Amino acid sequence: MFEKSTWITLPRNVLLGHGVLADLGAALDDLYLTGRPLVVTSPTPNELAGDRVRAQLTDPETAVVDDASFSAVEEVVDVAEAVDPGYLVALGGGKPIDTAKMAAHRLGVGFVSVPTAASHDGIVSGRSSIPEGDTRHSVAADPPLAVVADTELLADAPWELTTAGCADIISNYTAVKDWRLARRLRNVEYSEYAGALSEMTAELLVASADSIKPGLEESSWLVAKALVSSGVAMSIAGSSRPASGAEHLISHQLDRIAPDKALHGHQVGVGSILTEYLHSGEDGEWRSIRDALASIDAPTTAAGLGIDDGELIRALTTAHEIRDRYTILAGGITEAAAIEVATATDVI
Ligand SMILES: NC(=O)C1=CN([C@@H]2O[C@H](COP(=O)(O)OP(=O)(O)OC[C@H]3O[C@@H](n4cnc5c(N)ncnc54)[C@H](O)[C@@H]3O)[C@@H](O)[C@H]2O)C=CC1
Ligand SMILES: O=C(CO)COP(=O)(O)O
Ligand SMILES: [Zn+2]
Repeated sequence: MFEKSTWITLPRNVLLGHGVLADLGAALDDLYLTGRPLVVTSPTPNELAGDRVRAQLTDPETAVVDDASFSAVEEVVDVAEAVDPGYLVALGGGKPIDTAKMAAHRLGVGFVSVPTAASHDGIVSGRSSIPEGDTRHSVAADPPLAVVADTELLADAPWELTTAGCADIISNYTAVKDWRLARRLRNVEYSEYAGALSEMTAELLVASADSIKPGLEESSWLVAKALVSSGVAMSIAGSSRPASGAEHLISHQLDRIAPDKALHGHQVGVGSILTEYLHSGEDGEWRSIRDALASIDAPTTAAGLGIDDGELIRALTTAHEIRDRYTILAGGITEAAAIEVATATDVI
């Protein structure tokens, strides 16, 4: 008897392009949302775009969070208790969007995603990436009801935020390799559609690398489209597997060992060079990944990330401990092996 089934939740409206922030109100009307809006943001995005967002909302309240954490989610829930919001508006980079995503899930309301940086592919995904102690949760939530990604706003953000978004997409190559490996060795559920979409997204982005240059709004357009596509792959999969493998485990560990030194996207990019080498050795695709990163100005070395070689090696040897996700790192690699891979790829 055939018993397979799937439930895919996707945003209803995706507004992407020049000046679409002005259409936020129309996008909300189209969703028939009721009740007060609660804007969840972090300090810089609030300063940059908070007023333009609030001007299109009826009687908005704002919660400013500094981080993506369970306590930040509680802060939002506390504000929500007084406001009783009908929906949330997530404004900013990956951290406030992840916080709002999880808070919306807790509160049982929808949210709308308004990214101020093309720095990560959580803009559309239905997961929140939240650290807790020695571990890092990929928490199931709902994807946004709508996404309003204004390329004018994204292009005004510091260039390194856009290159971080590119690197988060380039890391899909190794994430999908890890996912396939986990299917072969651990019988992990794998989606051909989500895997293919994730890989294709990375390929299309790399093929456009020549057009991804600072000061060009078209760069934000190309990167934001890829971020949406990668987020859809995660929604199809019902997990972050299409976009998060061992390179992400290394990055999550770096967040603990060397906090706030580099952007998420840049860390996963460097992680991807290392894990591609582990997958396929000297003759594999690690040079292509490194060159793709370099071509869009993303770091390719520990020094480029602003972290010490020792910190990088510690992250590489302990990354497998952070989450129960089978990857090329399996039960861990030795310090000697870590030094060899990092040296062979010129990461240290
Ligand atoms: N849930 C998911 O599927 C995913 C979640 N993530 C998570 O997202 C986070 C990384 O995202 P980021 O955006 O790098 O973090 P972030 O939200 O901390 O933003 C990075 C920095 O950029 C600043 N910023 C944002 N927009 C700006 C603008 N227009 N102008 C000037 N500065 C601006 C912020 O104030 C912050 O200092 C990590 O926590 C990561 O785990 C990343 C990918 C996928
Ligand atoms: O960053 C992600 C995809 O780019 C997802 O993060 P997790 O590794 O926490 O699932
Ligand atoms: Zn990521």
